[in-house]
Amino acid sequence: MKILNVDQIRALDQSTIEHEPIAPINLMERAALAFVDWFVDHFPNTTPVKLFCGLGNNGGDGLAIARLLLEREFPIEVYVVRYARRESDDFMHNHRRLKLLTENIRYVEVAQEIPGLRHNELIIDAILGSGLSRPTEGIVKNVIDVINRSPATVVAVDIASGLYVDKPNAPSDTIVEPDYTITFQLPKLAFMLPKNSRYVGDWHIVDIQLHKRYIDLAPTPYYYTQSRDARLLLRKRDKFSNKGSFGHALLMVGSYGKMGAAVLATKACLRSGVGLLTVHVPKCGYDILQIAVPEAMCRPDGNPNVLTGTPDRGASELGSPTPADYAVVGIGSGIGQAPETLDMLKGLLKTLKKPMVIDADALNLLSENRELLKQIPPNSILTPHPKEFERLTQKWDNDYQKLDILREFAQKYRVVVVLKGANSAIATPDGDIHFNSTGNPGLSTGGTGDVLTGVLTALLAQNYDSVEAAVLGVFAHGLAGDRVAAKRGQIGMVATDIIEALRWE
Ligand SMILES: NC(=O)C1=CN([C@@H]2O[C@H](COP(=O)(O)OP(=O)(O)OC[C@H]3O[C@@H](n4cnc5c(N)ncnc54)[C@H](O)[C@@H]3O)[C@@H](O)[C@H]2O)[C@@H](O)CC1
Ligand SMILES: [K+]
Repeated sequence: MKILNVDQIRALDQSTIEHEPIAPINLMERAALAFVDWFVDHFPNTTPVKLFCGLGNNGGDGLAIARLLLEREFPIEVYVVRYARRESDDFMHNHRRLKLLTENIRYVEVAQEIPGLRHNELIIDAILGSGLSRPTEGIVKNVIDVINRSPATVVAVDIASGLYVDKPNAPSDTIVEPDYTITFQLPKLAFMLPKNSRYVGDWHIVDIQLHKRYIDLAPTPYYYTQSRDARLLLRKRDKFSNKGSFGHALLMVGSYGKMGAAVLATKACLRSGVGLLTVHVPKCGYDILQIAVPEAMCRPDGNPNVLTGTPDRGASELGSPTPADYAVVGIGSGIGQAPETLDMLKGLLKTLKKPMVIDADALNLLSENRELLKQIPPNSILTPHPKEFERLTQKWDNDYQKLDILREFAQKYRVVVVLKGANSAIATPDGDIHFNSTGNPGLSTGGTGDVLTGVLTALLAQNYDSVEAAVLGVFAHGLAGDRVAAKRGQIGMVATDIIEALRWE
């Protein structure tokens, strides 16, 4: 699903009006109805509602919503925040219609006119929407402060008042902090960014049938991966396939004391459809890996504790191929940062041409030796968490700048970067960014990153293109986390649960 910028959202509105065609006031009615459909599904009509609206079209939506909720017998009070002298045409139209139903419309121009808010009430925020053009001030700011201090449940129409759709707010800005945001048609870029989470709450999209062709043709670097997008990427297995059809992957993982990371990556790789898997571990990890994961072949390193890349003598007599002979190499989970391991990484980067998966300590080694970055095989997938990415690049002032740094890095080195976190952001060598929709805070626990490395390595081995592998793998990994959360909750979740919950059909 695409994420459009604020100018495109406005143009999409116009395009719908012209091409459907539909009168603007009827489009507003459709938006209000979609909001109300969601609302009545979630709250009983015995709940007292206080609705705050502004004077533009977000306020117009609010007035239409108020009328529709009155018709559904919600006890509702409407407060028009009169911050200016001019109302939009559709606001005026809905104002006249609402007045026919109720006299209960109040105007708030000064702080004394702001009503008290109680915990058992619902607040609907329709003060400002995507038309926000400057920080909130005066009476708007006063009302927002009261809403944010109140214990009531807050539902924002389209976007929280005071939050920009696609550009950074100043830390001093006053913005509604809703429990829910019900947004029209498309997700907004602001919703994807970690620092905005309190200005978004639990958000849902409602379909208001805006012009599909406009959306299809609109250029954008931003995408949001939902279940149907992921399903389109997933390939079915051919009836006549064999284990050779799904690639032979090599994982280079583990060190003394960190063999758990190696086992997790290995198991996840096997649970993600790889044909064959060889795991290169330091000699101390040989028994551990062979016992923990009998499905994997094991190539012990000559070094007892860390990876050097040189197979143990016995293993080399097996005639094992070199890393370049495998369909893909996944490296990083639990490898530590020993000088020998750095030398191994340098050697790999010199010889490997196919995309690799690079994670954890392999990324930390790269950030200590940035001159190696340009040697990463094109279309490799890097999976840093924000701290690792900061070490690879620089500090950022806000989440929008972080996205710019992310995009520039992926383009410069021609790699796919999975920046992990809520709504993991996947940057492609072409400059696109795909935000993931699955996952939950239960995933913030040791080992889940190793699981992702295994998943991505398996997908590359099966010949998925790197962007597809990253988008699909991150989605499936998060979805597995959501399954675990539904079954046993977020807090008790461990990485092994994620592996067990992976599903590919
Ligand atoms: N664009 C679309 O696709 C649709 C938009 N609709 C609604 O229309 C909204 C956008 O409406 P508008 O463009 O009228 O904009 P708003 O209702 O967000 O804002 C109204 C006006 O307030 C002024 N303003 C901006 N920042 C302000 C501030 N900080 N303090 C005081 N005044 C400020 C601006 O002049 C702006 O035009 C959407 O959020 C949505 O609720 C829906 O009705 C249907 C579809
Ligand atoms: K709003």
